[in-house]
Amino acid sequence: MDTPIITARGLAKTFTVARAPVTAVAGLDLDVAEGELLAFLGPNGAGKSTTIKMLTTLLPATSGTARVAGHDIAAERAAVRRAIGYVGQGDSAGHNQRVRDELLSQGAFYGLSGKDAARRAEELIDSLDLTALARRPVSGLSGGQKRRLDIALGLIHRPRVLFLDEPSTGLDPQSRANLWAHIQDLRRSHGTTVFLTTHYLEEADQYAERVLVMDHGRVIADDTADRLKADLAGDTLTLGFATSADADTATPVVARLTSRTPERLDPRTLRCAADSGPTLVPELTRALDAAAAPPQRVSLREPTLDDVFLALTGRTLRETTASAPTPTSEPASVPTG
Ligand SMILES: Nc1ncnc2c1ncn2[C@@H]1O[C@H](COP(=O)(O)OP(=O)(O)OP(=O)(O)O)[C@@H](O)[C@H]1O
Repeated sequence: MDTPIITARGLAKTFTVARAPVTAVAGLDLDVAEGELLAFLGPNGAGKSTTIKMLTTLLPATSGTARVAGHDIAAERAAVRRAIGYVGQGDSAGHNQRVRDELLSQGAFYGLSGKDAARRAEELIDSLDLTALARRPVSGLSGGQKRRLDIALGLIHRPRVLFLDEPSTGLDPQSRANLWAHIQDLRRSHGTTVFLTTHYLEEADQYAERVLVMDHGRVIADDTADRLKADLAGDTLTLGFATSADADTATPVVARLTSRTPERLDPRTLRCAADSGPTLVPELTRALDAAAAPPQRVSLREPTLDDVFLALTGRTLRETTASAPTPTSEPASVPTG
């Protein structure tokens, strides 16, 4: 990798809650290449927001170091802030200014000329669907509308690195699509690096070049979505039979060819994980025909990032975000890098 735009070594944060230490981030080593879009996934409380807050200089690290766009996050906070855009989870836009004026003020804050700020504000108003709201006071916007404005504010100065902490939460599908079109455009035209946390796994799958999974303050997987899915989840094979006797006959055949014990979904249906599903299916069908237990139905489902998450943490991301996590188990040990 050329000189990374973000590097972190042993970056850690411990909070003290009721005099007891709470380790939010337990020593992060990270290199992010310029222009990369990296998705940071993990259950509630995994340490994602704390990592972003340290990298954006909003929170001091307890130990470790990091550089963003060539600047040290502790010694050169102002330079880091000029190089980055940050859109946090809360509504940062809460002033009494009108939407367009809020964007112009933010542009001025980042040193844009009046003309450049106005042009940029119009672009963002248009692409984030804020046109009808441009003259409205910020204080009267709905949660989703404020979210779109927050994102526009984070983008006004065309930052080299954009940190987005759950940017699409609260947006309707149309605004999500607009937001992603804008982010992709920004990357194409300016090579912007994007560091994203999201609970929408489809977004990570579709847009991220690299996926990091964090749990209990540690990175437990770091790879492309495709490789994580191939290495950790595999395909799911479901076979339907005419009779339960056929399913009985088929069970050892399926076990032999997949090297796994199939699960009995109902008396006539077997399901199991399968590596290289597309090559396995013809071979399995021939073997089942030869055993006089031909399947009536064969389906192969490709893995999703949620399957990866389940393999890594023992929970689906939907389960972990539905309620606060109870850290009962040690994180799975998966090599990262
Ligand atoms: N200001 C704080 N004071 C005390 N503890 C904190 C503070 N901020 C975060 N924590 C704790 O640090 C841990 C990591 O929290 P963090 O917000 O970074 O997780 P997260 O992965 O971003 O979760 P979410 O998906 O819910 O946003 C949690 O146990 C949280 O309770």
